[in-house]
Amino acid sequence: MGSAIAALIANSSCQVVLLDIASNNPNDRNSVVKKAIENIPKQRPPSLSHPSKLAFIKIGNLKDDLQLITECDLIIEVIIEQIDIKYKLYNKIIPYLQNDAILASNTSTLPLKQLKENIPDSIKSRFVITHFFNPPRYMELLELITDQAVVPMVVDKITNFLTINLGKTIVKSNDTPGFIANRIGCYLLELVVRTAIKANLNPVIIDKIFTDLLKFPNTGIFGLYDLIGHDVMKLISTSLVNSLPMNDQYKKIYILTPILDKMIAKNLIGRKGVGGFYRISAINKVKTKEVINFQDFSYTAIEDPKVEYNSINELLDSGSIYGQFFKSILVEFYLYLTSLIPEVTDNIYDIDKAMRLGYSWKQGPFELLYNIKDGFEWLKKEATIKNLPLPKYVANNNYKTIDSSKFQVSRINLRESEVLLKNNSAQVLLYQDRLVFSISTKMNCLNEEVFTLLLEAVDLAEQREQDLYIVPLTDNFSAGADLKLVAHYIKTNDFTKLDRLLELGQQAMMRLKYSHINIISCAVGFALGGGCEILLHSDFIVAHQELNAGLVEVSRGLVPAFGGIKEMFYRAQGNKDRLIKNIINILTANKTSSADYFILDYGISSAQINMNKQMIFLEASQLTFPKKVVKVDKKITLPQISLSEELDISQYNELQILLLAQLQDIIALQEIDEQEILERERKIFLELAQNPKKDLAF
Ligand SMILES: CCCCCCC[C@H](O)CC(=O)SCCNC(=O)CCNC(=O)[C@H](O)C(C)(C)COP(=O)([O-])OP(=O)([O-])OC[C@H]1O[C@@H](n2cnc3c(N)ncnc32)[C@H](O)[C@@H]1OP(=O)([O-])[O-]
Repeated sequence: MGSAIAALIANSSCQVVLLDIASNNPNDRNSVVKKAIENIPKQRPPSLSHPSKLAFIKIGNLKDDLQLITECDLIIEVIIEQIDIKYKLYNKIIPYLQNDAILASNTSTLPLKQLKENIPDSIKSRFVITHFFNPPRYMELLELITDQAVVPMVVDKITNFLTINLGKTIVKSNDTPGFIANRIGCYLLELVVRTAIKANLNPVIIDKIFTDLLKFPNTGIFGLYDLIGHDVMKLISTSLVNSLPMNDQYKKIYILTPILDKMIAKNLIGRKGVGGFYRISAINKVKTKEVINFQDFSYTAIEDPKVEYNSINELLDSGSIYGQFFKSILVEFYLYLTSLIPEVTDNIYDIDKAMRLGYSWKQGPFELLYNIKDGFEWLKKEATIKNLPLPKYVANNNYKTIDSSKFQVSRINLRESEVLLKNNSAQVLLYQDRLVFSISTKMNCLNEEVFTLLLEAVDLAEQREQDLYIVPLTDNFSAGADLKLVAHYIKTNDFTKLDRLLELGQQAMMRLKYSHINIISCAVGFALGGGCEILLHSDFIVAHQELNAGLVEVSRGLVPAFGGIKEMFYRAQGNKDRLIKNIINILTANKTSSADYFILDYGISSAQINMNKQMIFLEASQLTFPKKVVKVDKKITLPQISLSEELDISQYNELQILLLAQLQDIIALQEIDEQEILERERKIFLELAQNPKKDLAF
């Protein structure tokens, strides 16, 4: 993961040095690291937020280029989990460390105590473990392990860098094997996989129950085992088992499972092997997901299994084979989990956070137990029936002090704010003297109430002579117009209401653009369709690097009609190449995969990239903006181009060609004002709505 961590640092526009072993090739001692660099753009999911970020990475080898370490404030070691090899490397690099440089290991299994055994005292005070999760660009969790020797200034410095520059959420763990997330996550994986194989149960049904009833990520348990790789799981679990105390339950559930060993021998190690528990095959040219038969390692196509229970409680009460299996593994899992308190951490909310951010669970394990049966009382009862000893945490009733409101803390915490205006879909808040508009619909979708309150918010901001911040209180800026509403209007032929809504949306966008106060949008997650249009009408955007934004309407059989088309013409400012690029954005429903791409593809000139989405509003509120100069000239000059000559129209579908013709008609006008394009947008939208080119059911 070394090159992927280097890419993450480069994404934040920090200079980074990537050192790898020196190659034996005397003509090119950097060939190993060059290969690593060449592979970065090929990594999936992509490690780089934009190819240009590669320029932030300087390369070298660990024989000739150690001098480069003297330029570094932080050195992260990411090599094989073998203590003697790590020691050798530390001995090599320590002479080159600056006096205040921090040394960190990305080990996932070796304790800090052991890593520090042969390290000079002067380094011990600035040597920590920074445990990134894979893929480092996307996983928000970072486990930080320090000890008494590490001075507070070092902890502050590295915390700031990891949080602000790299956008990580830090969970502090005690120096115990596997720390928090892997100790718990890998335990559950091994427990489920090994017990299920022994009982000859079907992975497909087990995964379906995990995803449907326990709300685990789509991979489920067997799918995640495949994703991590059976070989890697073996390395992690073996290393964990070797470092855990004799009586640790992990050793007991890590039972000999010949089927798993045979799978490794056959290279059935998951996604990077020839198969795993699952594989994707082309059957009659159709991509088909198959599941392994443990008897002969053949594969069978999966038919979507139906889970006949509506909730996990129903399943546990059912007495069925799978009901009994889940009861047994959940009891074992929770007894192990609670036995880790306070050894691993005494903060149960940190455990939940680690599992949500490191393993993508929708709920952490403690929150989950609240939703299974009557939580700890159920666990106690089941353990007693099975005559299993209760960990102190459960036996002493410590769980009774749990505050369930602390399980999921709002991403951008504006809890202390005063509500100034509110309706069912949005609110205007006063937070530390900043005026904030936030949407509260599902996925922050846009509807009449959102626009009505947005207009009122701008009025209020103008009266108070205050800038207005548009801030999502959840993980997404906005998924655009409420498509369910659009589909409803179309289905009921209510085009008058649809047009009214379009007009209201356009009015709100123009109000954002031409109000005399600054509109600052904090863009995180998805900003699609109408969500993107709000960004295009804002004066300044603070954009989280992982922003997914774009005018995606064409992919839904619609066209941008809240000023998206108008802005694409406006922003070209008479420049032919820019106009073509902007038109391609609309036609191809260009959804960008990072803020870097959004800024370039959509020609955004007033933006700042932020790496930590939880801090986005804080960063925005610390910026100062000059008094807005309201533009008066609303005329747009149109460069005379023929779209059919400039673009390869053979690749476009019926909707795209129809839209191209409409856009060409606009270009033919040579000059147009914004209001006129808005009217045309509405007309095109309504024409399409009356004769949709795609099923709008959503
Ligand atoms: C109002 C009339 C005005 C018309 C004027 C339009 C003009 C404008 O220019 C056009 C638009 O904005 S066109 C719009 C352009 N925008 C788009 O085309 C984006 C459409 N959305 C998507 O592509 C995906 O939802 C995401 C990629 C955003 C998230 O994927 P993910 O993370 O896998 O999550 P998930 O599971 O997919 O969704 C979670 C829940 O949210 C729900 N929901 C989501 N978006 C909704 C919407 N717009 N609407 C309603 N609901 C929407 C979704 O149904 C689900 O509900 P459930 O009850 O829990 O099942």
